[in-house]
Amino acid sequence: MIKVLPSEISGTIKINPSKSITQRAYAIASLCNEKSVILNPSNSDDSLSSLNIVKGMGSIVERYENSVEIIGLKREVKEKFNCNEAGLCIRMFTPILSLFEKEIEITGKNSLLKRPVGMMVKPLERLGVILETNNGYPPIKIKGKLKGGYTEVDGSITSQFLTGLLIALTQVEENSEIKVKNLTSKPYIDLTLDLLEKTGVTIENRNYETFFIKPKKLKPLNIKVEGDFSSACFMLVSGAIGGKVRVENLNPDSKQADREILNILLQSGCKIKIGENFIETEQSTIRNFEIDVTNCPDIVPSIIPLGAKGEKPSKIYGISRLRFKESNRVEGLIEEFSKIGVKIEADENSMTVYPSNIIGGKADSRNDHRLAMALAVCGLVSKNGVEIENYKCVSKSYPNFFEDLRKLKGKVIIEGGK
Ligand SMILES: O=C(O)C1=C[C@@H](OP(=O)(O)O)[C@@H](O)[C@H](O)C1
Ligand SMILES: C=C(OP(=O)(O)O)C(=O)O
Repeated sequence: MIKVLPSEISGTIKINPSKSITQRAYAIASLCNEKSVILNPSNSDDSLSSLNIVKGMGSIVERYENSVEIIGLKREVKEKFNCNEAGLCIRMFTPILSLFEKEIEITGKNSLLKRPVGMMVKPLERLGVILETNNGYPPIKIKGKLKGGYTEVDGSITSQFLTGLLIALTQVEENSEIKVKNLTSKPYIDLTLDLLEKTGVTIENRNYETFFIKPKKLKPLNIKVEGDFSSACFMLVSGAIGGKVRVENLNPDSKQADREILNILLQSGCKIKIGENFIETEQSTIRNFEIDVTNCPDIVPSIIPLGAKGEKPSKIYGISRLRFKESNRVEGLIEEFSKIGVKIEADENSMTVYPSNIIGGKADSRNDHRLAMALAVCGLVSKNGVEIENYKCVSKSYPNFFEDLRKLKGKVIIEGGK
């Protein structure tokens, strides 16, 4: 158990690197037989899970203090892979592992075993791959080998499979065309296309509805991973409601989906300063906001404390998919945040966050990293502090979250610890 006490926060932190960019970089590097160098990679659990898959595919991987080097040799591929709890990892690597002519099992643990993967079956079947799932959930048995051609993808639950398919189809012999219906989380596809572009691959994207891919030998990837906007959201909101915070290592022009936080903060009337490599927020009177999160679902837990401190109710649209993340985030946000005095209501696809008196108390993260971090931010501006059960899950995306909170003078007490 950890407790976050009411605190006036101030200071500067360097935000941790993006796990979305890191995992894509590892996947792409694993398909290139020259040395790729990835600087400032994320050390989150999810990123490490993806690196493990790459090792299992036979790539040579060298880890240094602040970089990872990968030579993707595709020598001996293992038969069993485990993605732990990383959704991107299982949905991105399934099409990539289909490139091998071998029977492979890919699975995960805990929450990942309850996350849908059935949307990959039909589109891969059209491209010569047989997938067997556990009624639409992991484990997945893959019988390759992937070939190019025409296929159709349903993007209404996740964009992550499309990311993997786009990457994998650069490594077959034939040209490919993918028709995509109802694509959600579109900026994440831009991240994929951007990274592929850096290896010399240009994929034609017609309005996120049709993608044309031509096979190509990839050039090695040499990148420095950007700071993570999804992590930064929690700290920027903390500054806006509870003190003054500067978050460094952020690219204000980033293509990351959760850069949307800037619009939400501006809409809410927050004081924001944007520099070349940092963003700063300062305690402000919060109005309210209205936002559609179809393309940036991860932002939702981080903006709950902002809505709760608003003068009027805030509205969040496009939330239906939050039910398929590490926890059912719709249910978790309503039930756990009500325990500390935050009132939230939801219907099938929208949510209202009411101005609330955040008294504090005890709540459970349900092992969802973003719920744990949002509860912590509420603790800072609560009357009595917030005790968070199952707080260690923050390592899924932001392993040093509580250390950073302390650096910002947040009062954090670990039960039985320091
Ligand atoms: O591609 C990615 O890096 C991600 C895409 C999003 O998933 P969906 O496409 O399932 O919305 C997001 O929620 C996830 O945390 C990371
Ligand atoms: C949903 C998330 O990640 P993933 O889907 O990769 O598990 C997340 O980080 O909030």
